[in-house]
Amino acid sequence: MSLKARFQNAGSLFKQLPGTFRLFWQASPRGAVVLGALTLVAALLPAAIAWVGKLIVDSVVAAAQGSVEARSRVYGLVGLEFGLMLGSAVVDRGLTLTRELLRANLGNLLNERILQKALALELQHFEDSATYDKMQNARREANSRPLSLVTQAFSIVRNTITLGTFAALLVALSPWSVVVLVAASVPAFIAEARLAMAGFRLYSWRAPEGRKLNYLEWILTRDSHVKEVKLFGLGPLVLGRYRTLFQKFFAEDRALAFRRMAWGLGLGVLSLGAFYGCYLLVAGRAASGTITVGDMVLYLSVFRQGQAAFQGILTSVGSMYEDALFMSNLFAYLDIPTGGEATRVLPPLSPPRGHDSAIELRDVSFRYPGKEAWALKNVSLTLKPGQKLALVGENGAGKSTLVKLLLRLYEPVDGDIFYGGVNLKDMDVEDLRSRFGAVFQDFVRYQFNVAENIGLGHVPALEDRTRIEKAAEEGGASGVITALPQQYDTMLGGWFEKGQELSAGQWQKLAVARAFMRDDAEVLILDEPTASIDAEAEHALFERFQALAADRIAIVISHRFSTVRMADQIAVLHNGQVDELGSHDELMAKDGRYAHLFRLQARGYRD
Ligand SMILES: Nc1ncnc2c1ncn2[C@@H]1O[C@H](COP(=O)(O)OP(=O)(O)OP(=O)(O)O)[C@@H](O)[C@H]1O
Repeated sequence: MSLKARFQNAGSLFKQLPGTFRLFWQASPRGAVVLGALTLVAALLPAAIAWVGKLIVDSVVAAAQGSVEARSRVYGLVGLEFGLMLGSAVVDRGLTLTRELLRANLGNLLNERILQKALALELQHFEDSATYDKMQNARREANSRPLSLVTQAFSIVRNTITLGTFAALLVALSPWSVVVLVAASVPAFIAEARLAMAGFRLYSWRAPEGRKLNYLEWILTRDSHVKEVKLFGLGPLVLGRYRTLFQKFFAEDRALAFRRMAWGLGLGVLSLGAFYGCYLLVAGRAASGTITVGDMVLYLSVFRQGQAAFQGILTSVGSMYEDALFMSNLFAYLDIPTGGEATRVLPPLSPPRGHDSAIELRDVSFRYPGKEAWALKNVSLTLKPGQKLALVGENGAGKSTLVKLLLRLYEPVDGDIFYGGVNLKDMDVEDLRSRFGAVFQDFVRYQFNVAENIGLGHVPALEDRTRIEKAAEEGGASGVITALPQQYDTMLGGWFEKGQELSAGQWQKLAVARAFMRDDAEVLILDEPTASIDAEAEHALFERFQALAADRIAIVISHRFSTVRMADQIAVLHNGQVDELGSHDELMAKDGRYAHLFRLQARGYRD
């Protein structure tokens, strides 16, 4: 991005205000009204207090000169000022309380929107790093940034009103001093706004490097990384990179802080000079009796507080840049279009359930969004009801991609997939997915108890212990479970207290059992389900699998040929294309890629 574009980008960030205020209003209309009303009162009080202060001084001077009436007025006025100060303290507390309550409301509303959006996103969004970053950033600061933006905006309004009332008081006293003081403040305002913008640009420029810093920190503090960090001695290297980045950040921050200091000092001297010039004028007029001593005191207090209000506005402008950057990221995330899973026809078509349905891929090609290379190219395959298909091929051949297309986690770029004669695009995705049972290569280790780890495969049966035990039996997990201290009630994983850690193979057995929870599934998909399971367990699993999946379609991805050979049909994928297709015997007879790979592995076992 060019400098100019960045500048415009930063300027346009203030466009986030209306959207933020809308959210704020939705979070709590009553809170918004209370905050607005309290802000208005808080904005008007300082001028009233300063004015009463002036009246007190004038009355004291008059009383000292012998006026009895003035003496009694002094008491009344001091009482009034006390009342106003009390009011001011109450309003300030009220503002803090309202903000605290709004923080909870607004944070909650936003977190829920962020999570709802996450549910609506498709797999491609999660696999796209830019979108993923947006979501993580949105989550990280949802509790603080929006409220801060609103608070700063209110604070600018409050300080501007206060300044306006002060100016009105001063105009009556000396119109020229108002002009001089405003003129002396303008350079400070411009300089601060520019420096805040520079700070903001620095912040947004280095956002990617900031993420790198977080990542380095993450490597050194995660349980999942500690073995490699220790074995490869990565500590000094990672820490060194962390330090270098940090020092770069620090150098930039320091330079900006010095610039801020120099400008602040220079312009501060200018406005101080203007102030004392006007002070001289006002003091001279008070000495000559043109204005009262109370007027002079009013001038002093209004000006000092006016400076604080002005400084408050500058600070708010600075932090609003950062808050608005966050909001633009949040709105961009919430606006990601997610219509990809909608059906083409209404009502969606649905092949009869509980019926064996054939699956057909017709000339399917696919490449990942933003990628040049084809992950699948002109793939045609037919799976008859009850058939077992094994997908084999080297890493990156396209096996998992094919499964993603079947589950409509992605759409083919060319060609079509049919389920029971219906184009997948015309089916409701939830209907489609509910017909599949699957164990993915990167299955999830839920940090819940054993029963839940299995029951999650079919949420309506989460409490059905008999069905869970049956699934555990079918998935080959019951042996593992019996050995656990509280069997099905054992908490798993290392995240929470009393969690029991399992071996990779034991976790995998639970994942298989989870897939078996869907006993009405019409298709079973096992994406390398045996990678961590020992040979004996694998054999047992497949025998059970053959029996259980007898009348269903099953798709198995495996690198173990002892497993693969059991399938009715084997598809050898190579560079996204079906290189060979047939039964084990047919492919062995063909003596091509499959036969070569099979013999290679068999020799490995024999040696
Ligand atoms: N999310 C993704 N975004 C972009 N490209 C991807 C993505 N996932 C996979 N690919 C690419 O698509 C191709 C096919 O990958 P796929 O995961 O289907 O291979 P696979 O046959 O399952 O491999 P493995 O045996 O290693 O699991 C690879 O070239 C890979 O780099």
